[in-house]
Amino acid sequence: MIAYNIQNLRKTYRRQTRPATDDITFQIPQGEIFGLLGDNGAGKTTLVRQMVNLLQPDSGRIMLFGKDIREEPDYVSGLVGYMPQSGAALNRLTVGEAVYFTAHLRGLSRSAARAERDRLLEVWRIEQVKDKWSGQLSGGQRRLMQLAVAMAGSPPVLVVDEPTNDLDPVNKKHVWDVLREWNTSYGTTVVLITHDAVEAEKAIQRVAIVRDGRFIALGTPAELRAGIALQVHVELTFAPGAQAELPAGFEPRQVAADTWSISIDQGEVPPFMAKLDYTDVVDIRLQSATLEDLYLHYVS
Ligand SMILES: Nc1ncnc2c1ncn2[C@@H]1O[C@H](COP(=O)(O)OP(=O)(O)OP(=O)(O)O)[C@@H](O)[C@H]1O
Repeated sequence: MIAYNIQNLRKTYRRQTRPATDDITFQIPQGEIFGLLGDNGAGKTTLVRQMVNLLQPDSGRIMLFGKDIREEPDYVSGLVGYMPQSGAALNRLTVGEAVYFTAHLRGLSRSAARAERDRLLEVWRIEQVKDKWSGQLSGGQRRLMQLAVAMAGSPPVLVVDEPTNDLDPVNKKHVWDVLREWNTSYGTTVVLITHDAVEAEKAIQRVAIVRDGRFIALGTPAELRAGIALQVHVELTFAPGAQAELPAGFEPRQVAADTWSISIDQGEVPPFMAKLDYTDVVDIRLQSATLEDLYLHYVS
């Protein structure tokens, strides 16, 4: 089943000459974690705001589970939990109320909505701010509350705009873990925007790289990697204090006291390994291009 089927989407803001989304066509199957990467101003937020029916395209069509999202005003809000990049809309509610009312509006009975609220505050570890006004939260607590609100009532689709912004490293990791867990346990389709390519790689199944309102690459990280000759990173760790003996003709970078990193073309890996003196080598790590390398390749 296709969750989103998007055809020829175009949007130019008023008084702008360049389109913010420029003839975008793609599909997202149900149950996929789909990532949008791109530089600032590329058009990612414009695209997802159209996908959640908060912004009207100039032309093109957005089908959600086979139905045009413009046909019924409440169609998207019943199926999609949206977390905007920023938003003050919930300021007049407490954290608990925001989650409870959203769950109730998405069809849960009062008692089920109360249970859902308690479950989500626990998932996002924000039980201690349940009775605070959302306008009084720290940036990170606010982000966690917004995630809880987006997930209230377990909508089949989540659209989250920079979910890890404002979060400390522990909570950042927690966000990726929860999104993956939701996707695995409930088959939730997740569409996310992120600048956190290193962490996103662990969760994202397919990615689009956006530039100037267009997709300049679309596929699984493995497919994108196969399309370009990117380098392999070889990391070598030597015994403490040992003299690092590296084959001539390569340009190693020292990344820690006894650790050196070399970036080489894939074809050069076997000759490099053959020439290497292993006497003092205690660890070798090979890593193919990361999502971040791919992103940098495409946008630069
Ligand atoms: N309300 C608006 N009116 C006019 N132009 C806008 C408006 N919102 C966005 N834009 C422009 O549209 C383009 C795309 O913006 P958008 O917010 O979609 O980018 P983005 O990829 O989400 O960027 P970021 O990573 O910085 O959040 C930018 O050039 C931006 O200046």
